[in-house]
Amino acid sequence: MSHVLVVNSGSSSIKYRLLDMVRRRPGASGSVQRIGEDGAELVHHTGGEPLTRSGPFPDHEAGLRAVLDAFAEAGPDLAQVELAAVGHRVVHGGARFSRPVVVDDAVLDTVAELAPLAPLHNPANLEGIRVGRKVLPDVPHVAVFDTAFHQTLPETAYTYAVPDSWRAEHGVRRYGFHGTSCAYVSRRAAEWLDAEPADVDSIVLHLGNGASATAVAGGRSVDTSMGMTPLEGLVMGTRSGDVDPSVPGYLERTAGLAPGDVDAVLNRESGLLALSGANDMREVWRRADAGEHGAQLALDLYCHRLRKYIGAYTAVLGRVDALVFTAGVGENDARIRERALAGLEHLGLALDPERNAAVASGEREVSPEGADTAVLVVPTDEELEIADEALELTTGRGG
Ligand SMILES: Nc1ncnc2c1ncn2[C@@H]1O[C@H](COP(=O)(O)OP(=O)(O)O)[C@@H](O)[C@H]1O
Ligand SMILES: CC(=O)OP(=O)(O)O
Ligand SMILES: [Mg+2]
Repeated sequence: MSHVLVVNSGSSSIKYRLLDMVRRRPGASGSVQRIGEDGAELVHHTGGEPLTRSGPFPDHEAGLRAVLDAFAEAGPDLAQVELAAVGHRVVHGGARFSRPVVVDDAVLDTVAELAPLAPLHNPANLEGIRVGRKVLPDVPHVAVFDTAFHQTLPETAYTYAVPDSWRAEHGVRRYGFHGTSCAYVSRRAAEWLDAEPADVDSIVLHLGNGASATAVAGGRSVDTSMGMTPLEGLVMGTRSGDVDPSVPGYLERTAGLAPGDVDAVLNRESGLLALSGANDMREVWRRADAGEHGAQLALDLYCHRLRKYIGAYTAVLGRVDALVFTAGVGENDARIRERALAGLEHLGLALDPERNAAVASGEREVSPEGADTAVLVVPTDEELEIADEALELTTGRGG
């Protein structure tokens, strides 16, 4: 039982990776993009020339069956690799799940009940699990939750100051997301510092399509910017992050917008997209460099919000051993890192301009030698973390 297949099912894509947990390397990986749309495509990497297949892939089931066909055709042969588990990323696990679980019908029902709290994510995650169990029925399927790592939040960090009935009857509280990534990169940061996770306090900035900041004290999440849903906090690709909670009600009363519409706009048509016309950070930079004011404002706001959360979490932690940048923007965008830390020298935060600007892909330190707070770039690996957790749950053996 040496392999784990990890499935990250999004609204219109399936990303997957088969991991050899003994040699700790990917046996194959790939994605099916634009499921249900024209131009749907599967790309399957095994090390050599990738296998590509064009759709149509009308739904996730067709997509996942095409993935199995790709394994059969280009290898590795799933029948031969002794699959210990299939690990699935599930974004919202509510207060029910503080650890990964083997999926059964009751788990599926709970994930479905939580779907309104992660409307961009849970419905697709659920679909991935349903289809996965159908096409690979003899393997345990494990759900690994983005929220689980944040179940250590203290009551003061997870409570909103709202009536008891909302909290008790409707589960209104902060849950936090990107926990699988945070768990992985904060542990790697401790290793980088040659210390035990229990002895390290860090701030993790996960800057991808969704973006979040998390304060990690001694390996445990103690505050995080995303809230009851993955909408609160930082400015994101299409999500607003923090806005005055009165804005939706105001727009419903004065602009005649329906409640669901406001929510959809804040999730799907806000953030960088609303300000600059693009949600991809590389495109936002292109527009800003061409002199577009909206894109310049988007970048300013993005970095201003980051600086506010860094300041807040420095106050929460008291001492910060490491500030960690991760995910697509955090790992690759030196200019965002520079702007996010500009003016924070008095907090012990500084960058070494050469280290920061160096084009590199692995784990690295971008602060000057001997800085009070080590500023690190740690590429996240949610799939490896999911595989480790799934393997541990199903065989009692970590990777
Ligand atoms: N070289 C780069 N420079 C700046 N931004 C980048 C770079 N590469 C990727 N990104 C940005 O990373 C974001 C996607 O991050 P990623 O972690 O892949 O997201 P997710 O896993 O949430 O889909 C996009 O905004 C993309 O523009
Ligand atoms: C929870 C979340 O925002 O995830 P992602 O960044 O993958 O959208
Ligand atoms: Mg991501």
